[in-house]
Amino acid sequence: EDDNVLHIGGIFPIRGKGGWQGGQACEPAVRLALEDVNKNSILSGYQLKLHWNDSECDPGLGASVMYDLLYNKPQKLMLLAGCSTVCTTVAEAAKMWNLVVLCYGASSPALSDRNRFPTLFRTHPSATVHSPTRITLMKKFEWYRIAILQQTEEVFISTVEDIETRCKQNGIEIITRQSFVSDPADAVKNLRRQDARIIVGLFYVVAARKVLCEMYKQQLYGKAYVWFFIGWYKDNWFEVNLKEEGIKCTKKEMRIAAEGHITTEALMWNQNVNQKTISGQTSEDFRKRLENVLRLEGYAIDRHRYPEGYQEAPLAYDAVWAVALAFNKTMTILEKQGKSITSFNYNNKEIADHIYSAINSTQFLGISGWVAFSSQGDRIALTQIEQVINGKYVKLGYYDTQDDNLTWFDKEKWIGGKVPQDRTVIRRVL
Ligand SMILES: CC1(C)CO[C@@H](CC(=O)O)CN1
Repeated sequence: EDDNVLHIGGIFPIRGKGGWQGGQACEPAVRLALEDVNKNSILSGYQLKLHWNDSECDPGLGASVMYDLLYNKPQKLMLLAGCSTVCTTVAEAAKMWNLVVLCYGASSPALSDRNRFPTLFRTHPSATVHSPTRITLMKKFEWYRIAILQQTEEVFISTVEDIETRCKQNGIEIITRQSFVSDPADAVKNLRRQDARIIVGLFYVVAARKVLCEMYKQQLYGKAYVWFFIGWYKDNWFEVNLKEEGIKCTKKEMRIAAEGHITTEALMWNQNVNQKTISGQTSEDFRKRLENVLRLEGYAIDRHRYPEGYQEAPLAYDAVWAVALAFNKTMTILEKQGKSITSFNYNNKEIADHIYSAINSTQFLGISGWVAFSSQGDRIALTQIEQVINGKYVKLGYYDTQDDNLTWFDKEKWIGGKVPQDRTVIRRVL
């Protein structure tokens, strides 16, 4: 084995359809991080080298990529992976090889389970990171009677369970929970029947367009309603692909239905764009470097044809820095004991435990903001709240779950000129 090189494995979703092909931008971001880590000799004399292959966001293919990486030399010290389904499979198996798995693109709440995934860490926040933000907004506007509309996908099912728990803890009543597989018409009708006014919508973007058109047709929009949508759809999501997806509403109708809705999303780019991060570059510097690399790969960035994973690229970049910092910590500790990290092998639990506890306590300012992990390996992240005002997303504020702090810009606009009520208010005529 070539000395002075620490080898890691990587599994990226590049080709294929279905799921998330975010490896398209995340693998180039990892390349930039390796360049920076090795240039800054973070690993005092050692170089970090990545061996990777494409999972297509398919768990079976991801498993075979993992086996290839493990059964072929050189030996790897840990694994990077993306896509919730692939991370579930890889993280569940990797513990048998005493390997830490760091997921840069996995949002499923199911992954926050130390029993099933004892060596999993994520720089990508869990989808449950939205829940405290939504609850905080409901309390701010005194909405204590809400409804939920969700697509029946695992990530949304476990997210709803988290919302239900938090609603109970905060005295917020969920009057109905409607779900649909692909056609939301009946579910939307049931919302109207139950006089739902404040609705949390959990679905992928193709289903979101169907819901929006149903809302228009059944008039579940406008001044009496507040819809919470997920914030990581593209900004103009409600005006595109209408014909291709058989949406029976015009652009104008979709805009009318979309007006005023609120979104929550985890922040993946450090908002202080001129703040120098641990690598010495700002998130703006990183954006420019990444876009140059992506142009060289043939993506038409200037015509806003970004590859999948562009949004999550900082999470992949920061994952490599987390690994490098953790390895550096581990090497320092082992050297004091006259041992070396290169004596790690898949059966050596002792060194694996050092790597685990090093990453567990790693914290730093990355391109994606402050990077730190919870006891379940989850990314601790800020969320951003936006509202569609005159057809465009406007930033309403940020929320920090750690210290329950809401930064609010007082920019919200209500179609009826006042905060919508969470129920029909019967005026008593005296
Ligand atoms: C915000 C999003 C799009 C959520 O899904 C993640 C992929 C996954 O969880 O499989 C990637 N980032």
